[in-house]
Parts: sequence; structure tokens; C-alpha cells
Amino acid sequence: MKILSAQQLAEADKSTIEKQQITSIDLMERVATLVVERLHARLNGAPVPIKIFCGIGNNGGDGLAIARLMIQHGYHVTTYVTNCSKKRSKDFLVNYDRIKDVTKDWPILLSCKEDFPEITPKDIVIDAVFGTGLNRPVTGWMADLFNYINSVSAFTVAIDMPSGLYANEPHDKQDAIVKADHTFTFQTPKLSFFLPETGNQVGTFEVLNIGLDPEYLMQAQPLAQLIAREAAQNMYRQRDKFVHKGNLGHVLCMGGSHGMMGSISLTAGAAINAGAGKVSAYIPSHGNTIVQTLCPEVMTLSSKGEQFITDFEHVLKDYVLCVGPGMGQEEESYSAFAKAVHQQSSPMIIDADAINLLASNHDLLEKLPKNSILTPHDGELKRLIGDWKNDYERLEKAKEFSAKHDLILVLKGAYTITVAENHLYVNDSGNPGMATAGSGDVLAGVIASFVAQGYDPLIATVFGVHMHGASGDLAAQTYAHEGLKASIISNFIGPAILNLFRNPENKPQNA
Ligand SMILES: NC(=O)C1=CN([C@@H]2O[C@H](COP(=O)(O)OP(=O)(O)OC[C@H]3O[C@@H](n4cnc5c(N)ncnc54)[C@H](O)[C@@H]3O)[C@@H](O)[C@H]2O)[C@@H](O)CC1
Ligand SMILES: Nc1ncnc2c1ncn2[C@@H]1O[C@H](COP(=O)(O)OP(=O)(O)O)[C@@H](O)[C@H]1O
Ligand SMILES: [K+]
Repeated sequence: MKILSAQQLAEADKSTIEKQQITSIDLMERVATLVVERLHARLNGAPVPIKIFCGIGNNGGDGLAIARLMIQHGYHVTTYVTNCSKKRSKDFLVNYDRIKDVTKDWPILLSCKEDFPEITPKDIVIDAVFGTGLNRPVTGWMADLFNYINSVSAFTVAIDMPSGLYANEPHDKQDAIVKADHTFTFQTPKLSFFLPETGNQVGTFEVLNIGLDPEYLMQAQPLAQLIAREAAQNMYRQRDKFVHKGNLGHVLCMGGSHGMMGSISLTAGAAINAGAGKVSAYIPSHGNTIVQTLCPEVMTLSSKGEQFITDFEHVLKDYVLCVGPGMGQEEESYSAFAKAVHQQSSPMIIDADAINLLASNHDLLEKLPKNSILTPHDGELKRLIGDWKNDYERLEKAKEFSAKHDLILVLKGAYTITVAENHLYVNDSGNPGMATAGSGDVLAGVIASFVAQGYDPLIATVFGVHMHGASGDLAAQTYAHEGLKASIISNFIGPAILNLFRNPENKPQNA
């Protein structure tokens, strides 16, 4: 699914109105009808007090139309209008007038802090103050209103976006933004939903297809692609009937050091679990028994160094190198890594300590085979591309780095983002249970496994990231977030592949 900018969505609205020969007020009614259908399905006529806060633009217009339809369904609705300016939008005014048809209670105008109504935790708050039209930070009593809404633990539903949030622009830390429990967003999700500084304001979200012009949507260059289940299904490659292990690639996992042998064992185990034909581990010699005991399917090759890797001889013929987990940053390990890089001409997967080593040696960066994949967490990323002022600068710097060095970057976290030159792929699987030591080691092994099996490096990465998250989601249904650990995520890769085709999607986004 494409993630479009606020500007593109406004153009899509315009194009829809022209091509479908409808008015903007028809589109607003379509939006409100879809939202009310969803709300009604969940509330089922419950006599809960619903407080709808409307702005004076089209987001407010949506809010007024929702209020009217909810009143018609018999709900207890009180409607408020944040009367911050005289510049009310045309469609706001039409819906301001239409609400008269269903109630004698005219919307209550709010103009200062003293006008705020009491909100209790038993209320449902619907936030329709600002949507994609927000163009400056919210200040004064309006900011107070958002902070007040946030201070009461009433269930809060945002219309299109939590008010105060920009769709695709950075925020200042002190900006007032409504914190929603659930967001109904229209046509495409917004980039800010997926970024660490703002994503928490959105709660769970649903994308409602409001039927915007398909031609416009098709040709629009997205800010990013959201990789959900359907995209992953299309990337999956079924095995040939007469396949043998020799066709399914050989992953060589290089890493491990004294006290960190679990790391490279997890990587190698995950490469096996994700389907590579053969997996070997290049490790310090004292780790031999550990790796072979933990992963009987994995062959080992030992470096001369006992405690850490000290050398790298031309050990195998054709392999996909996955290097870094648990490797440490000893000078000799660095030389061995450099030697391994010089011997490789096909894309490799670089994680953890190997990324740290690269960050301090940019010459080696230039030697990496094109389309190699780096999987940094934010600490490693900072060493690689320098610090950033906000989430958007992080993405811009990552794009620049990827384009300059012909590398694929995986920015790990909630909603891991794969960066390939100017393109961003936002992953929608995974959960907070995956914030556990070693889950990144598993990810590196999964991606390497798909590269070895012949997936194009970018597809192996995007698909690998998705399946890693999907394994965590499936495992969490049995183990909860707290009980998840890296080896369990790894063991759920097979079940997650089965699940990709078996069960309908039932996980709410951002849950
Ligand atoms: N009419 C249509 O065709 C459709 C409109 N839609 C809704 O329209 C929204 C966008 O509507 P608008 O473009 O009118 O924008 P908004 O309703 O988000 O807000 C725009 C108004 O707020 C003012 N404003 C912006 N930042 C402010 C600030 N910080 N403090 C005070 N005032 C501020 C602007 O000057 C303008 O008057 C979408 O998010 C969606 O909810 C959807 O219903 C889709 C269809
Ligand atoms: N809150 C979260 N939601 C979803 N995925 C997460 C979350 N926190 C961490 N993860 C995932 O877990 C993995 C953690 O990797 P990393 O930080 O390298 O761990 P380690 O170094 O211990 O292996 C990444 O794939 C990341 O996307
Ligand atoms: K809103």
C-alpha cells in the first residue's frame, strides 16, 4: 500500500471530484458514512456519552457529518466546534447547517479555556479538529484543549489523523498533539504514523478506502510503501518439486566471540529455519562445540583465534556471507572481516559489530559488493550516518547513504524501514515483544537465507523483515510479549510462512 503525502491526498481529492463527477460534500458524506458504520458495529447502540470536537476546516466538516449520522443512529452525542477563526471551509458550513435537521442542540462553540466541557473517562471523544490541513503548530487555548483531552483517559478516536499531527513533516518536541486510542484514516496511512517520535499518538489505526481516483493513486510516487501481508504473499516463492539442497544456497555466518557465541548461533539457526539449503558458521575455535550443540544442522569452520576471530582464509566456494553478530571489535577480527569483504563479489548481509567496524572505516564501505544489506539498530545507524535532528532527517540521511554507497539499509525498530536509494519500505508486522536480545541476530540470518535461496537482495530484505515480524506476531499469540525470545521467533518462521497463506489477517494495525 502506498503512503502518500498530505499534498498528494489533496490532489487525489480534487481529481476524484472531477473524474467521478461528485461534489466535495458527497466525498465528505462518504467518509462520514464509513466511519459511522465502523463505530456503530463496535458500539452496537451503547448509551455512552460521545463528545465530538470539530475544527472549522474539512476535518471539522467530517466531524459534523459523523455527529449527524451518529445522532440519527440514536447515540448520545454532544458536538463542539473549536471556534478559532472566521475562515470556515465551505463543506464545514454545509454540514454545520445540516446538523440542524437532526437535533435542536446546536454545536457548542469553544473560544477559550473556560468553555471546555467536562470530559470523564466514561466518555468517548471523537477528535475531528485538524486533519491533513494542519500547517503550523497548535498554540494557545487549542493546545490546552488537546492537552486536556490527553489528560483524561477517555477513549479517543481520531478522524483521519490525531489533531496536531502533521502527515509528513517534523514536529517540535513541545507541540500539542491529541493522543488517540484509535484512528480512522482515509485512503492511505500517513508517514508520521510509523515514525518513533509521533507514531504513539495514533493508537491502532484502520485505513478506510474512500474510493479516491484509482488513476491518480496508481501514478502517484509514494513517500513510502507499506509492506503488509498481501505484499509479502506476492514476494514468496514456492519451491520447485525437484529442488535439492544444492539449489537453495549456502549461508556462511561469520561472527561470535567469547561470551557471545549465542549470537552467531541464533543467526545460523535462523538461516536454516528460513530455508537455506546449507548453513556454515565461521567462528573462533573455542565456540565449535557451542554452535554444533545448539544447531546440529549447521557446519562449523574455525578461525585460528580461540576467543575471537583472528583470520579468514578462503574457506568455501559459493556462499552468501552474513557477518557481524557477536563478532566483537578486536583489531584482528576487523582484518578478518576486511579480508572476507575482499573475497566477496555478491551481496552480503552486515549486522552488529561488523557495522560498527565499517562505520570507523569508510574505505571498506566502498569495497562492499553493490546491494549488500546493512541491518543497523539506531545506535549502529548513528555511528554510520551521524546523528539526526528528527525522524525525517534520519530517513533523508539514510536515503543519501544508500544511494551513495549502493547499499540497502534496514532501519530496525517498531515499523522497520528498508531504505534502497530513494525508496522506503515500511514493515507493518512485529510487536514490542521483539525488543529482546538476539532478535536482530535472527533477522540477519533470515534475510541471508532468502538471499541464498535466490530472492533478489531487496526482495529478500523486505520479505525477510516482514516474515521476521510475522513470526514474532504468531509466537506472541502463545508466549505473550514478555515470553518472546529470539530463539522462539526463529522457530516460528516456518509457521509464519504457513500462516501467510492460511489465515485471514486479524491483527489490528499498530496493535
Ligand atoms: N472535502 C473533501 O473532499 C475531503 C476532506 N477530507 C477531510 O479534510 C481534511 C483536510 O481538510 P482541510 O484541508 O480543510 O484541513 P483541516 O480541516 O485539517 O484544517 C484546516 C484549517 O485549519 C487551519 N489551521 C491549520 N493549522 C492550524 C493551526 N495550527 N491552528 C489553527 N488553525 C490551523 C487552516 O488554516 C484551515 O482553516 C482531511 O484530513 C479529512 O479529514 C476527507 O473528508 C476526504 C474528503
Ligand atoms: N517495539 C518493537 N516492535 C516491533 N519490532 C521490534 C520492536 N523492538 C524491536 N523490534 C525488532 O527486534 C529486532 C531487534 O534487533 P536488535 O536491536 O539488533 O537486537 P539484538 O542486537 O539484540 O539482536 C529488530 O528486528 C526490531 O525491528
Ligand atoms: K483529527
